[in-house]
Amino acid sequence: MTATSPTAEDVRDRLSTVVDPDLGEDIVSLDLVNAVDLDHDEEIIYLDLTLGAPFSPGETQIADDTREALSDLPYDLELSASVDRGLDPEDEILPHVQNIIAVASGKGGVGKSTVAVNLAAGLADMGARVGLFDADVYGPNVPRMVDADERPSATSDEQIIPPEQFGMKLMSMDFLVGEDDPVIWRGPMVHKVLTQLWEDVDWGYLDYMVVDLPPGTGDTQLTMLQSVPVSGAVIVTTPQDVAIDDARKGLEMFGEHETPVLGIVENMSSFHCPDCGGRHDIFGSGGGRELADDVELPFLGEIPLDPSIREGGDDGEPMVLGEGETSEKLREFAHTTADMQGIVHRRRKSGR
Ligand SMILES: Nc1ncnc2c1ncn2[C@@H]1O[C@H](COP(=O)(O)OP(=O)(O)OP(=O)(O)O)[C@@H](O)[C@H]1O
Repeated sequence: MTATSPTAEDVRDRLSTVVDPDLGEDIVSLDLVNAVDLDHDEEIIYLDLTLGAPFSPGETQIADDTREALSDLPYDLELSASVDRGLDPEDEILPHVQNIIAVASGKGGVGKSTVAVNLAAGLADMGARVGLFDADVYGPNVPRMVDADERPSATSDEQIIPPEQFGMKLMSMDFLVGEDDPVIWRGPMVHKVLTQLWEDVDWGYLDYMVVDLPPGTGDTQLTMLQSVPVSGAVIVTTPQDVAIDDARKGLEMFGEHETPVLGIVENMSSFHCPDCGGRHDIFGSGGGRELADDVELPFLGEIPLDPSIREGGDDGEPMVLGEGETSEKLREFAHTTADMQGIVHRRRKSGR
């Protein structure tokens, strides 16, 4: 250490100029600085921040601003991120999965699987390591939506290796039972199979696991909420009143299990007619945003009713990866959702 070597105090002073773009205060006041260590021999600053949503725009900005704020110091920066999830590592089923985002709807057919697939593909496209778990035991359709014809394989120690598509690791009940085999599931069976799928699949390290839940508030949802630490739920609705009412019930279920809800997304918002160029609100409009306002939750976006979404779903290319307005809306939704997951973690740490 020399007279010009920086101190931890110098680092903290500079960090107090870095403002969290979502919480609106600096990261030191928000208590997001977990540790500052200086290695004077190697001239490295080791800095650990409470950032938990990799590749989210908000956290990427915080990391960039942090690098900028420390750039006048003569040491290199080693930046790491960690979130205390309040869980004992021994008790965790999925210790290497950072975020588990459950996509839920109160009502069937509102486009929950479509939203789950596009969210997962959108996060993977941002650069994140992603798993997509189709827990819709009653109607698993994710493999078709992402054109997965490869099946899982098994290792010698009986771990299941999930196939990958569009940079996502996939698991679905459909791989195990086949889309055409009708399976009658009773509650305990659902519990057993789902628990096994969590534990026996070799997911590796994941930034996000997106789970497509079956519609409603039944056994699968309960099993999920009881057995894995869901870090955030996304509620899908259409603008119709009945769908909105059912979305409320879904919200209540998450509330009872103290699961953070990241927000509400409205699917099939309006139809942009390719022939007449007009906009038609087939299922009404604005219901999702009104619900979000009413229950004081973030609104995650509006996804238009667009025939190419169904075609994409049928051909296996998630629309979020394409060009055009609907693809852009889906990307915005994926960004906003990732941001909300980060905000949930940072709020918990900062108490804001
Ligand atoms: N925004 C949209 N525009 C056009 N078609 C859509 C849109 N969203 C979903 N769809 C289509 O509607 C159908 C139902 O969607 P999806 O399977 O995602 O719904 P779900 O809520 O998961 O259904 P389930 O209750 O069966 O699980 C699919 O054919 C899908 O391609």
